[in-house]
Amino acid sequence: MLPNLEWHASAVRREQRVGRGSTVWLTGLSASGKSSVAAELERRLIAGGRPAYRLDGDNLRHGLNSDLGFAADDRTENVRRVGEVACLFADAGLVAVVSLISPYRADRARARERHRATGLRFVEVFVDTPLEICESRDPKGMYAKARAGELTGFTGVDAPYEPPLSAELVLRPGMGDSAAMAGLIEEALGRA
Ligand SMILES: Nc1ncnc2c1ncn2[C@@H]1O[C@H](COP(=O)(O)OS(=O)(=O)O)[C@@H](OP(=O)(O)O)[C@H]1O
Ligand SMILES: Nc1ncnc2c1ncn2[C@@H]1O[C@H](COP(=O)(O)OP(=O)(O)O)[C@@H](O)[C@H]1O
Repeated sequence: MLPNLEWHASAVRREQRVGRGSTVWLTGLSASGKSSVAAELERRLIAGGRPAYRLDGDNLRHGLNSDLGFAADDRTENVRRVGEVACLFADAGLVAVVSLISPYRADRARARERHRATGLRFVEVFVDTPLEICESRDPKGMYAKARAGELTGFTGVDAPYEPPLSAELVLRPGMGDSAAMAGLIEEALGRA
C-alpha cells in the first residue's frame, strides 16, 4: 500500500523540529513593551542560529487583518487568525514570536489549544506593565485620545483586558529593559 504522503511529510517535519518549532505569545496592554521585547527576542534567536519570525498585531493589521477593527468580535478573529499563522510557522520549525494585546483569555486559550493539538509548544508571556506606566509612555498618543473621548473602545480605558492566570512567564517593569526581558523568555523557551 502506498504511504499517505500528507501524513509522511508531517511526521518527518515533526521529527526534524524536535526542540525547535514553538510559539512565544506576548500579551499585554498597548505600550506595555510587547513589540520591543518581541523584536529583541527575534534578534537574539536568529543570532543564535534559531529561525524565528515576529508576528506583530499592529503590523498585521495593515495586511492580513486589515479588514478588522477593535470591536470584541474583531479582536477575537484577529487573535484566531494570528494563532493559526503562528501554528503554521511553528510547525515549519520556526519560533513564532507573537505580540498582540489579545485581551480575552478564551481567545488566548484557543490559540494555546490549537498548538497543543498539533504537538507544538506554546509559551504565554504576560507583559505585566501597569496601566499607569503604559499611559505615561503613550508613544502614539492613543491613551490621551482615549481619555479625551476622541477614541472609544481603547484597551485598559474603556475596553477590557483579561490578564493571564497561568502564563509561563510574567514580565514586570522592575525586571529590566527589553533585552533583559528577551533573555528571560529565551530561558523559559529552553525550559518549556
Ligand atoms: N481601540 C483600540 N484598543 C487597543 N489598541 C488599539 C485600538 N485602536 C488602535 N489600537 C492600536 O492597535 C494595536 C493593537 O492591535 P492588536 O492587534 O494587538 O489588538 S488586539 O489583540 O486585537 O486587541 C495597538 O498597538 P500596540 O500599542 O502596539 O499594542 C494600538 O496602537
Ligand atoms: N522594558 C522597558 N522599559 C522601559 N520602557 C520600555 C520597555 N519596553 C518598551 N518600552 C517603551 O515603551 C513604549 C511602548 O513599547 P512597545 O514595545 O511599542 O509596546 P507595545 O508593543 O506593547 O505597544 C516604547 O516607547 C518603548 O520604548
